[in-house]
Amino acid sequence: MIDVENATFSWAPRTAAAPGTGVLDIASFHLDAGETAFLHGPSGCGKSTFLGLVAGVLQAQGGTVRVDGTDLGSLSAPARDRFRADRMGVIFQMFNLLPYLSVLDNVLLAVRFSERRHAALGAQAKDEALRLLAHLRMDAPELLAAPVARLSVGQQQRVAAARALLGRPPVVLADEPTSALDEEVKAEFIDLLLAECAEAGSTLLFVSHDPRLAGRFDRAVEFRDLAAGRAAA
Ligand SMILES: Nc1ncnc2c1ncn2[C@@H]1O[C@H](COP(=O)(O)OP(=O)(O)OP(=O)(O)O)[C@@H](O)[C@H]1O
Repeated sequence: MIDVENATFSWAPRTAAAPGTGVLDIASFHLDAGETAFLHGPSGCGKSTFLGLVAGVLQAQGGTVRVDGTDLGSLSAPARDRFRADRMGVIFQMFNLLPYLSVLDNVLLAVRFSERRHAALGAQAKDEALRLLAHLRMDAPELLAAPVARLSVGQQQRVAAARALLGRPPVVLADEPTSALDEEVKAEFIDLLLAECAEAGSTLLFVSHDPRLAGRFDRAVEFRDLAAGRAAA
């Protein structure tokens, strides 16, 4: 479902005075359909950049990144955006929520931007969004109607998760989605994420600094082991 071969990416310097140092060189990374992986490594090693390549938000400068059989490098930027909206649920650090829209409307964006998800859910979209939000303790009426700009970071993480899962995309990418959640909500969040992915047969790539979560996934991958010259995952 996710196949990365010899993928390279380097950031342009942020400024001459403070250059970006990130250079990514991934020899090989594969995740099968339905497989779940926990990706970890020290801060700044390139995990978010790698997720950006798999999501098609960034484009590899060399090598290939294939998702669900499609070479993302062969798609234009708008086509990559459509592909992502249709086939991937992403929970990124910046959330990409629309601040002036309510919680419910932000979750429903997933079907608004994807014909595939819209077709999958039809008239059930709102009920399904409410079901996911209820599991994440985000279904109180005053929360549902609140503009997301007024929510805490942890609440915004949960809205982003509900949006990512709506319509059961084949691939779910999560970048430190539990960093702002308390222990109880974190456990419920992981339970929901894994249960939804298992039921939908979704492939899950999950980045976190919390080693206690690693055992919940089919496999744990150390980021530096993906680098060219190291063992393939
Ligand atoms: N927008 C950007 N412009 C320039 N350099 C960047 C940019 N984003 C990240 N980098 C650089 O790329 C490298 C990898 O960053 P990345 O955010 O992928 O690491 P990470 O492993 O996800 O870190 P963390 O665990 O702290 O989130 C770092 O050296 C960082 O400075």
